Amino acid sequence: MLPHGLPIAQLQTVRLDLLRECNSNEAQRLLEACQRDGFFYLDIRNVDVDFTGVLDRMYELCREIYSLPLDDKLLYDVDKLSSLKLNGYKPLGRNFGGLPGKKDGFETYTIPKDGVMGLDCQDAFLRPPVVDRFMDALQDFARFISIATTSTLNSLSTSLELPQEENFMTYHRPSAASPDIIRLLKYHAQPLEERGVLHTPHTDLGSLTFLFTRQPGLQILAPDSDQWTWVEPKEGCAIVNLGDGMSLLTNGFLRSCLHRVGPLPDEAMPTRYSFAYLVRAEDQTPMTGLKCPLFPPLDPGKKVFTSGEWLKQKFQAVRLNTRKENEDWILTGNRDDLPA
Ligand SMILES: O=C(O)CCC(=O)C(=O)O
Ligand SMILES: [Fe+2]
Repeated sequence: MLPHGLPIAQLQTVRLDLLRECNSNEAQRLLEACQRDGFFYLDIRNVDVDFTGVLDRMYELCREIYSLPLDDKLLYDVDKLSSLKLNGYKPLGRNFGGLPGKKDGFETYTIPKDGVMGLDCQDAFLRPPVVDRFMDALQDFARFISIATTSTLNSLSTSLELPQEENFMTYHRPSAASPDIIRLLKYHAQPLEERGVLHTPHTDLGSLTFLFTRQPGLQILAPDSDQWTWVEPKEGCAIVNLGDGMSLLTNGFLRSCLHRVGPLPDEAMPTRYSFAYLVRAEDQTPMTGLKCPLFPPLDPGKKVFTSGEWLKQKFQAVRLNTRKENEDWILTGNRDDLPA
């Protein structure tokens, strides 16, 4: 529980079971959350698949991976294994962040969906033996998120009356190869006197992020707000946010939302684990507004990137050593007036 007196993000809770039944009130609340906040809780209880055991296994996997010796993890360095950073380990401090030296304060381990699900001949992806021991859980996790993604994107496509032949699902087909990833995170503890934001404020680059954590620390800056608010973890719910992908596919009608992770006021940052499934559009998707009279027109001079190109750009801006000055808009989706 977050301590009393902190500003808490007032997010909608959307029920997955009702979305799957095409309940119109639930669909409407989802649409509003995506237009206003770019963040919502997805209540994943009451669906016919029991998901709690899978989440417990995923938390176990996080702990086991991060307890490997550093040299073992570095054998799978993400910057060496894959140009799109779809597989492998990022050590502490390699990204731009809010700690001394402009460094980040977290490790990540990324696992590719195509590898886990055996798509695009990726099943032999390089990985430490511990990943194999959890392969069943990873597959169940990916399958469950695919159900949640399909329900969410179908519901939004219907609410926005997108044409059947080109809606959000056209570019997020459940059994197609895609740059989706599962990302395990470990934030490192900091002493009270060295408080700082471990994670630079950013919007996610893909379409939807399904985040799981049992510990506080996540803050959001809602699109029309100038105050950071804290996101309270809720048992039985995924914290879902829209990335730049959904904003680009709707010319900004749906919002991606800035977020970051840091210590609670007056407290030292504890070790914190989270994991997320990042849904991204298939590589060749043109990242521009789909056909919908509600979406604002696109500035005709604006270059349209494919999803693959967009991923590459954002990664360069994240890394401390490839980041160029004045590239913060890529991280923050154009907001440069960030409050402390
Ligand atoms: O750990 C968290 O709460 C947030 C993680 C996050 O923002 C990300 O992985 O993009
Ligand atoms: Fe994020």
